[in-house]
Amino acid sequence: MSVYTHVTRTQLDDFFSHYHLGAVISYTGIKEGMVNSNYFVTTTQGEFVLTLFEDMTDIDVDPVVKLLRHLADNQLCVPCPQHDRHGQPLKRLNHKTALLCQRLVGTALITPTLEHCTQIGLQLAKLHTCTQGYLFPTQNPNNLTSLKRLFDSLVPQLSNEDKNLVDNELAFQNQHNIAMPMGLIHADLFRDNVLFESGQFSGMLDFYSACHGELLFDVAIAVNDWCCDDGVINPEKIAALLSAYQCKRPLEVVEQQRWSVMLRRAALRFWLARLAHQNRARTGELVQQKDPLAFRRILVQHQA
Ligand SMILES: Nc1ncnc2c1ncn2[C@@H]1O[C@H](COP(=O)(O)OP(=O)(O)OP(=O)(O)O)[C@@H](O)[C@H]1O
Ligand SMILES: N[C@@H](CCO)C(=O)O
Repeated sequence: MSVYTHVTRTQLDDFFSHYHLGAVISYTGIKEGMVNSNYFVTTTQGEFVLTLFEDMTDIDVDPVVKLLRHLADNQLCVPCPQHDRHGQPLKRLNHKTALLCQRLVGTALITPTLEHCTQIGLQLAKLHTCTQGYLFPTQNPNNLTSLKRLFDSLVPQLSNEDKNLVDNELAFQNQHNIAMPMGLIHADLFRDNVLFESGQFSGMLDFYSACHGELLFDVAIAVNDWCCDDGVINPEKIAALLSAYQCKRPLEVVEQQRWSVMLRRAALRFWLARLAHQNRARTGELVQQKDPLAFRRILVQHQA
């Protein structure tokens, strides 16, 4: 997260008066993340995370709230949405849709080990298996048509070399675009969306990109972030994550055949998305940008 929307102490006191969660003791903006504004809030009854959605409306967030409940019911460590005195999870604050969740223990890792990658493979497989048959209303917005559209919007700022690279990659992706096993995907399982406490997985966060999509795309997104050391792919970590994943959900033959295609697609998606995010740079108190070129380098390694 970042903090784009400022919340005053008075606003927060008023906001919490609509819940049975105690009185606010302190609060602080969270600098991690890029999309929404987030605050840690300590009250007399516990620790919470307040999210103000910068672009999403109640209609967009509501399915995520329901999903979080489903996952919590299935023993996944995810933040539990809190309800106000009338049983409503979503409220308005500073003209934004606002959600309060319980704060989970643990911190995000900067340098994951093989063991951490193993745990991520297992947790991702748990997510995919416990949502089999779960109907999530949003289709994956990052299909090849939207990637092409995004690319077209970025063309003016790309070098000829990068234009060719993306053009060729899109052509490659189109040639290998066949039906794959689908389901609920997190779609953003980066290191900063997972917590570990004393070496053990303690929480999966940020389901705001969740959608119905190709399960293998989700695995590829996670691998590109968890299994690269300073931008260099670590095959041992990939093997650890994949083998743990397959203990719970073995890949189908069609997925095994398309593995490198998906790794490339996931890298392309985040390279382009980070470029677009830079263009839309908003002002705020704590604003985080991530390096688009990191994913260009990952894409080129997967192509080799
Ligand atoms: N329930 C929670 N418990 C503990 N920490 C949390 C919780 N929710 C969020 N955080 C912290 O806030 C950070 C940012 O949250 P999140 O990733 O949801 O924000 P975002 O703006 O949607 O980010 P992104 O750019 O990844 O989409 C996390 O990395 C984590 O450190
Ligand atoms: N996790 C994404 C940002 C949110 O989609 C990235 O690192 O580019």
